[in-house]
Amino acid sequence: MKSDIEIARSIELKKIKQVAEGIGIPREEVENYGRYIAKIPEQLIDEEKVKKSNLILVTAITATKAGIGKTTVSIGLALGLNKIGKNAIVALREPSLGPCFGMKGGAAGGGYAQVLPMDKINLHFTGDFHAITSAHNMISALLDNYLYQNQAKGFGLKEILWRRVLDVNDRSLRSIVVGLGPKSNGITQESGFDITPASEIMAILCLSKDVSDLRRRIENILLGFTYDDQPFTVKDLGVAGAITVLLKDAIHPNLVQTTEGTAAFVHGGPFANIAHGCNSILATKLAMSFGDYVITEAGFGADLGAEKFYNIKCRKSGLQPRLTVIVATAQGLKMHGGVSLDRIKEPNMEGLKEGLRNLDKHVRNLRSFGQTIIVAFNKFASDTDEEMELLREHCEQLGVGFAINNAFSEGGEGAVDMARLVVDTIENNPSESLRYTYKEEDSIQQKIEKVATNIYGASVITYSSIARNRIKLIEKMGITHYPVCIAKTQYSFSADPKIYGAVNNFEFHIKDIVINNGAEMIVAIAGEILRMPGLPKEPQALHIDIVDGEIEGLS
Ligand SMILES: Nc1ncnc2c1ncn2[C@@H]1O[C@H](COP(=O)(O)OP(=O)(O)O)[C@@H](O)[C@H]1O
Ligand SMILES: O=COP(=O)(O)O
Ligand SMILES: [Mg+2]
Repeated sequence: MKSDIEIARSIELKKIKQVAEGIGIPREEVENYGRYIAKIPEQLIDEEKVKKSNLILVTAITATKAGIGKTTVSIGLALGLNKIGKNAIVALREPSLGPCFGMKGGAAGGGYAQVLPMDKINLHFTGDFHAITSAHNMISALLDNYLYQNQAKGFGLKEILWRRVLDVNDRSLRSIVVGLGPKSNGITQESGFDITPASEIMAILCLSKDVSDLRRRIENILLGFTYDDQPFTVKDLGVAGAITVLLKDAIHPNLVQTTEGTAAFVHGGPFANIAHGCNSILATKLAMSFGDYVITEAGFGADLGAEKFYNIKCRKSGLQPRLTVIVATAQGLKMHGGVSLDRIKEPNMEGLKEGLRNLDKHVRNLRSFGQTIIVAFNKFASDTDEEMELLREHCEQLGVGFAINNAFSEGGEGAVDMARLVVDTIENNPSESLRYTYKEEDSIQQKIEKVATNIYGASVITYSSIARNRIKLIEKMGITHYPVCIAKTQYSFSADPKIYGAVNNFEFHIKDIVINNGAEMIVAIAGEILRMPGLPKEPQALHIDIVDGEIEGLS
């Protein structure tokens, strides 16, 4: 089979204005970024149409290092729905250069279910990540300058909470010292970098309702505390307007196309292990203003992306998914059934059966949100009919829908059965109104504990002294009504990335708390999760090249 980029290059693209017109967006509203990419103004959102549109969340069983295929299945489902005559639009997150050149590769789907032009989308796209990185680090520079210029007046911060970001996996930047050398180099202090998908600016862009909401949130970003324990914010720096200017184009959602020329909105890119893992509310609502069916995905497994999609994104936007699709693969289930990673491509019915516990736990969790569920079996070439039949029978016993997704190798044709099941299920048995895991008025500990016990299966929640002190500051700031965003490994229900399967009754330790006062959410750091990933032994970068002017190796 051809590589992702060979398939992408073999497809003749429609001009993006044609794609826009095809879903009812007037040509004059389309702001071209080249022939095949555009930004669409969020002012075109029509809340009445949003209410009528069918929103479908695509999530997955607990992740494998290669990914389960959520983005690919999301695109495939959109292709399948269009194939059966429905007006379906997919709404995805933007890829990060970190994993693209690191472990996982790109995030534009795969095979015959991709968003295109995949090279531009995976690389610099419309510059949103660069704008977010610049906005974040401009705040860092303006804060350091403010402290440097006012130190003579005796002003300083007891604690600086604001770090820097870069859209690169680089363990060497996690903990650094700035201001080394002569005094003119600024105040010497510790700092560090997180990866751009973990930036609070990213979360703000994805949760903002419009530019004025964006500016308001930027103003509220908490940078640190003064010596008399007062919060020090971007508003105190007086630069919220300047930072908003840096983001004035990035706030507009991006429109591209799929491998079959249908519309796709790709906007915002928080990871779901270290951030809230959902594409922007604006892009989702734009898609829902022009599509009768909108398929969106939330990162990693349902314990991460889906939980945050419901408890944060939907709660804050009023969105109500009509259906949740959970993607499973034979390889992923065998991994969770204890089969060693080098053997998960081989037939192993016992291992598959054992791994069903992971799927069952996610299904139970999704039902706790009131979701109607379809299991999408993302078919890989190495899968056997016997494995598929076992999963089909198991889903019948669970009382959930089952469909095979073959869009990776067949495009929309390979997702027609799944599309028909989705349409039928939404018509006859749509999800109930969302039931959230916790109430806004719960305390921060109650929120963390409800997610950790009800979704992850923890029995004991412990907190470091730093985390306890941060919670006290949150209570003092009067922001305990914010939702929680738990940063946790994507490889396990627990905080231990080595415990696959469906572990229960474990201790769940909160090491730190990050107050996102602009994004209006509380990030609880569990276990040893790092918000600046490192590069693997064999980074994808080793396989990426340019030969005779053509990019190779992007996946
Ligand atoms: N059915 C499939 N067969 C082969 N490769 C696949 C299949 N589905 C996904 N992939 C590949 O697996 C990787 C992860 O897919 P992706 O959709 O990004 O997963 P996720 O969104 O869950 O991380 C991509 O390189 C993609 O091309
Ligand atoms: O945040 C993670 O997203 P994927 O699961 O799509 O890689
Ligand atoms: Mg994905």
